Amino acid sequence: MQKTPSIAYNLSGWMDTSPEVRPAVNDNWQSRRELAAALRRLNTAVLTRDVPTELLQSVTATMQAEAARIEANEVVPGTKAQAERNSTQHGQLPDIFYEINPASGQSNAIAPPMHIWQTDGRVHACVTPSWSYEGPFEHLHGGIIALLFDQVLGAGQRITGVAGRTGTLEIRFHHPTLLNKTLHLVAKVDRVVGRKKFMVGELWADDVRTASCKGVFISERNWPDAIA
Ligand SMILES: CCCCCCCC/C=C\CCCCCCCC(=O)SCCNC(=O)CCNC(=O)[C@H](O)C(C)(C)COP(=O)(O)OP(=O)(O)OC[C@H]1O[C@@H](n2cnc3c(N)ncnc32)[C@H](O)[C@@H]1OP(=O)(O)O
Repeated sequence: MQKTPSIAYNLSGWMDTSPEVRPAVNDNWQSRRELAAALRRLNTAVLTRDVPTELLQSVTATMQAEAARIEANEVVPGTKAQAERNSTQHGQLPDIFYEINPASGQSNAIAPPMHIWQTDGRVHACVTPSWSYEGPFEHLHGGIIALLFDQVLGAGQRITGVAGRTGTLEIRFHHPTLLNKTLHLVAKVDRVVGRKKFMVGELWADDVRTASCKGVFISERNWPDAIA
């Protein structure tokens, strides 16, 4: 028996076709973007400043109170629940994916955020990871590189017309990747075999290819509508 999704899983329009970040769909999402940017700034500042203990304690008290003010509102957890609300405030599924994904979500403070767009049968992305993403001294954490590749290759699957979950990611780290520098990623479909989409991608810092990735993405057996 086929699953019957209660929401439209058509993600067309999810991905940009230009290097410009699109405007937020409404004031609520614009405000979420601004709050996420402030949270990123705070996190990076705390990690990179010699802060007196009293100031840390004071800011913690303020932030706990602010978190409680947000938590006092109705709970709508995750992309699926938000899309099912189908409200003007939350927007449609593509808008929600765009805003809250942990790699590229403009409104997710965890996201660096990376910007992704599709053109000429390839997916491109740019991102400027801050000190918050440090792994080895002054360089980007390898797990964050894996996150970026998963998202870019995962987004690139939509070129095939159907999405799927990550089965395998194989990353080769060629050179250390500097922080606080605009990085570029590019990905394309290598081949499609049955439900398997074989994707390839590269991470570039200026003219140095610092990492490359091969990924296998597998679409579900009985999905009624192509999720693309
Ligand atoms: C359809 C839903 C899509 C939702 C998302 C759409 C949103 C798109 C929107 C916006 C873009 C956002 C981009 C997001 C990017 C991030 C994506 C992630 O992070 S996903 C989370 C991490 N991944 C998991 O949690 C998977 C966990 N694993 C599984 O669920 C299964 O193991 C799965 C689906 C990977 C395979 O399960 P089976 O039951 O369908 O596979 P079998 O029928 O056994 O095999 C089919 C073929 O695939 C090969 N295969 C199976 N598993 C493989 C694997 N892990 N790696 C490589 N090949 C595998 C097999 O050998 C077989 O090949 P042969 O047909 O015989 O040639």
